[in-house]
Amino acid sequence: MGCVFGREAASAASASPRAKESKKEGNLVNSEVGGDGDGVGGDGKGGEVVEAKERGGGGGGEARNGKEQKEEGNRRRGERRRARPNPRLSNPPKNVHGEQVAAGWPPWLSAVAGEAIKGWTPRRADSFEKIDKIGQGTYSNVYKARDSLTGKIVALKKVRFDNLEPESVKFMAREILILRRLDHPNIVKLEGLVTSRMSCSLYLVFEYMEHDLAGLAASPTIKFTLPQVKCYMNQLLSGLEHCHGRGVLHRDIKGSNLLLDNGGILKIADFGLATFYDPNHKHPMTSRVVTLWYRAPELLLGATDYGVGIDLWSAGCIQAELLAGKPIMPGRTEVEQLHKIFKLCGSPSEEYWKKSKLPHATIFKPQQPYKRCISETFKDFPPFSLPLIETLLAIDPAERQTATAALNSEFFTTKPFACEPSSLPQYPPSKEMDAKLRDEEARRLRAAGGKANGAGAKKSRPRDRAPRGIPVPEANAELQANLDRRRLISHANAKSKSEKFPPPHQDGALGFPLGSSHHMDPAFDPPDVPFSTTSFVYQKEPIQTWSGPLVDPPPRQKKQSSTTSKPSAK
Ligand SMILES: Nc1ncnc2c1ncn2[C@@H]1O[C@H](COP(=O)(O)OP(=O)(O)OP(=O)(O)O)[C@@H](O)[C@H]1O
Repeated sequence: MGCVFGREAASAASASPRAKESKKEGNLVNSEVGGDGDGVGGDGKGGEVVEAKERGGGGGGEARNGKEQKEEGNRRRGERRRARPNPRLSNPPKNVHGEQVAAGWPPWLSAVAGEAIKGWTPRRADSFEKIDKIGQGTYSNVYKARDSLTGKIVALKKVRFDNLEPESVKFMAREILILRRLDHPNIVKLEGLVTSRMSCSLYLVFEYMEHDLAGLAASPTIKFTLPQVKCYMNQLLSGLEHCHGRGVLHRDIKGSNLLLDNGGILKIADFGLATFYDPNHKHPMTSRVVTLWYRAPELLLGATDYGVGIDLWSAGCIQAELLAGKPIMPGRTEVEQLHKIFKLCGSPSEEYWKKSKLPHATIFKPQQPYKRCISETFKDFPPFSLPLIETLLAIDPAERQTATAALNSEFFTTKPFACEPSSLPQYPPSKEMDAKLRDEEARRLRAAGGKANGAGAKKSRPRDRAPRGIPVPEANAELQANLDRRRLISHANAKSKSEKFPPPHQDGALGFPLGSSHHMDPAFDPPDVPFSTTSFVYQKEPIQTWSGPLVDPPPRQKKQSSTTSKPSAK
């Protein structure tokens, strides 16, 4: 995989054969940013890293993390001291750093993420014309833009940094490295990077995708057919098969990270939480990953030696969600999430409690075991969907199958078969963000109507409040980590004004702390919504989103740039 822009960096790195690089990447397994030997400017002895740390007042590996991850960071730092750093995983030597800067990379990026940018040349911001803001992540804003050189429409993901704090740069570097390792039709392709020597910001350039699965699923007018569900699941599992085969765990599979183009092609996106792993050389990883509704039980129970099963659990949640018409386990806290899992999938067997030795087992083990009731709950699901859901939602990850086995299951080999992606209907652009905006607007209108009509206004029942596809903010993966990162993010990007980048985004508050209580009360039984109905309250009126120039747009677009933004925290 290379840079589509065709210009290889005039660095020594570019001279290295790609095979050599892949071999090197093969050594990046088990990396967590801030961990040992992550190859993302980790703990190599390169002077650049030291220099960057001194400059940025560098935090430790736990800068992004909450207390739990801090402890993990301490543990791993201890291990790091024992382990001899692998020189092949260090940042490029000083001469390569110099060459990368000469090729147009900013020094702060080359210093910390030399490996991630190796062999590439940055694109200039003024070679893109920003069209619209299309998405907002925890640490990024995503824009639709036109590549002025090719005319192609692309998605620009602007990563927010705090004063170029090395830890947050390393996060982004890991995402880039992983994206460069992957090359599959069902995985979003990183086409290049936009920055410049004097810039303090970085944009990741992706092929543009019109929809995401959460947005489509939340649309009141869209009802998926069985061949369509099979088609999406087939593509999701094929993408996961590729990731897992390349030693990558995604760790945040959910509808809003499954992008769809107008040809019905599904691509896994957002590798911000992904990590390299090697099942033969297990290494502790953080359990604070995956958005709550899609988080596997072993993660909620504190596992740090998990594997591909965590992505397959999320895939099982998505399969059931697509067939049920709404999320199947929308927990609000970790405790509630685990309780929902136990109620549906049964609590772990005695044998599993014993063998797994999960850190939170003692506090979360229910006094009375819960019986598994997937088949009863989803009795109306089409034939052969249940056996696959049963295995993907196995409590014991060892019983969860691989993506390859799932692809060979009867769900896919029996009629009606998955349809061809190209035969799928063409939908108007829909993103999770659009659904959120529709939801917000609907709420605003209801509130306005309520005021106007006084007590006569109809109150929506909780069940009417769009139960699907839109994870509550506090359900976001690595919430504490993301909050920490947000705190780290200042307005350093303002320095890039000369490049006419959009103004730094005003971040809203993200939500509430996760799982303040870790005690599972067996008497606590949160109200569940039956799986038979789907009700949405989204308004269909188009809602204007913020639009402004990345470079000065032609006059017809200047009009749009006066509209105001309506951010929605993810
Ligand atoms: N290639 C793309 N084409 C179109 N839209 C995209 C593309 N990539 C991302 N988006 C939109 O932007 C949103 C945010 O992107 P992404 O999930 O990568 O950001 P993030 O900051 O990593 O988010 P998170 O908070 O989930 O970690 C997505 O949900 C999607 O709607």
